[in-house]
Amino acid sequence: MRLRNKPWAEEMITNHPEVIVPNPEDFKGNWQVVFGNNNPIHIEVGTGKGQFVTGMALQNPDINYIGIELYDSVIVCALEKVLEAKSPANLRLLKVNGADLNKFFNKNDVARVYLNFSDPWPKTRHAKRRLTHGDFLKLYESILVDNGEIHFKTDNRGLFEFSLISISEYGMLLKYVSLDLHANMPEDNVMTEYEQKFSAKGQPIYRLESQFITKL
Ligand SMILES: C[S@@+](CC[C@H](N)C(=O)[O-])C[C@H]1O[C@@H](n2cnc3c(N)ncnc32)[C@H](O)[C@@H]1O
Repeated sequence: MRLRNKPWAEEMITNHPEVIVPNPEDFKGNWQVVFGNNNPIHIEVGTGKGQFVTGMALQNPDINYIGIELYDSVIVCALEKVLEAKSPANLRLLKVNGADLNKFFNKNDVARVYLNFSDPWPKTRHAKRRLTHGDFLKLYESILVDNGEIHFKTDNRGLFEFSLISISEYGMLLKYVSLDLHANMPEDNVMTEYEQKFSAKGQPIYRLESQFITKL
């Protein structure tokens, strides 16, 4: 993601607390207060410019979505998208680091984690930064419901191979794997910005769904 300095971003973020939750730690274990219902919560870590999470919220009004993005200059683009979509009631954004998820969510707060076109961190010494590294899987498990799921899409073959091994070593169940999602596009697939860009270049899109297995 190319980052442009946007000095106005911080002000725009603070001006929209109805979309970008200002103190997310206040709602740990209590997100139903934010959404006004008990519907399941699906989060996307590394939301980028927000096309996926906004599209999903419009497509599935009975699910609550939270898009999580680290950078001001990127999350403002997601904010603009959410405002264009007339701020769906089932959608919020958090400007936080995905590595801190357990500051904002308790066990059982989240039903599904989406990871879309996560930064690949190709150098071996940076493997721990990959959002499908075992340390991150442990973090997701600590906020997910029992048998919660991770859905992952990427154009990066190396990251996909790493993720398959990481998920398998963690003892998760693989429920779905595609090495070319667009060859047989599911009707309900919502494209991300990166997915549009890479598929337009003819690159295959890899996708998997995996599930934590309750340890007895
Ligand atoms: C390659 S972009 C993909 C964006 C979007 N998901 C898509 O598919 O178009 C990865 C995004 O993840 C964000 N990101 C990376 N690490 C993150 C972290 N630890 N917490 C939150 N966001 C993160 C980056 O800032 C960037 O916007």
